[in-house]
Amino acid sequence: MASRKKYVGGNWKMNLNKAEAVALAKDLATKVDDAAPCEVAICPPFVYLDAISQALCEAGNKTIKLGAQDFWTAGNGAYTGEISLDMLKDVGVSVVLTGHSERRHVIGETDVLINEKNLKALEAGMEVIFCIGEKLEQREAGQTDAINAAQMSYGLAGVTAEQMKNVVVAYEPVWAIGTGKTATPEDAQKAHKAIREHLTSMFSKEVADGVRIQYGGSMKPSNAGELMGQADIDGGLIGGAALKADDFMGIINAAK
Ligand SMILES: O=C[C@H](O)COP(=O)(O)O
Repeated sequence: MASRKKYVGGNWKMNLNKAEAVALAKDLATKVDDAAPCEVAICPPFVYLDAISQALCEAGNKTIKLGAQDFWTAGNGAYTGEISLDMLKDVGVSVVLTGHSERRHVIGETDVLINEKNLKALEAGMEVIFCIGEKLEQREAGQTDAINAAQMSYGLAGVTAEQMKNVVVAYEPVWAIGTGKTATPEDAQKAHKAIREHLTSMFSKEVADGVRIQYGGSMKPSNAGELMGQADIDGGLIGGAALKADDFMGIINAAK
């Protein structure tokens, strides 16, 4: 079996004020060191990225990658309200989230736009954490694997095998996000295994075996170890529990 370094990401969503966000980043920078058992990224709100980038630098951070929760696909220009990949790079961002269920189902992003975002971000040399996952009614209808497969087929269309080295897939069952309900480790593993099989059919076994597949949805220190202990669960994408340094560190430390 391929050996994949585990990867824990913190998606801060639209939370915290500036002082809280910078303090959390500084706190994490002192706690996450080169000996961290996994790769780590944090994705703060846009308006705090620059300050957090500076704070991480001042704290001597070498381990935590800075991520953005979204971006626009065009180069700089007349796109009122949007943020370009160049702007993100300029403030030290090297990771972007795409396809998050809140952007799919609350903001209304389509598979076509998500595919464009994946292609543009990869062309720009960003690492992409590409989120997929089924809604509750789809799960109850037995469609989990088909929904995940469709979201991958659309979202990763045109992505090359070489570019897949910069893609992390985050499986986030929508019904588990922010609800306190977590997929059982067995159910999550089943979905992750099917995701890897679909990646094999889209690319190759070699490519699929190298892709980290994070689980997201109410992951916390108390369930992280068992979830990440499954063969195809290579880390987590964390929402609520990423907002407190101790909880986030508990998850990082469970990624052995
Ligand atoms: O991006 C993170 C996920 O949506 C998980 O959020 P959560 O840990 O609050 O359930």
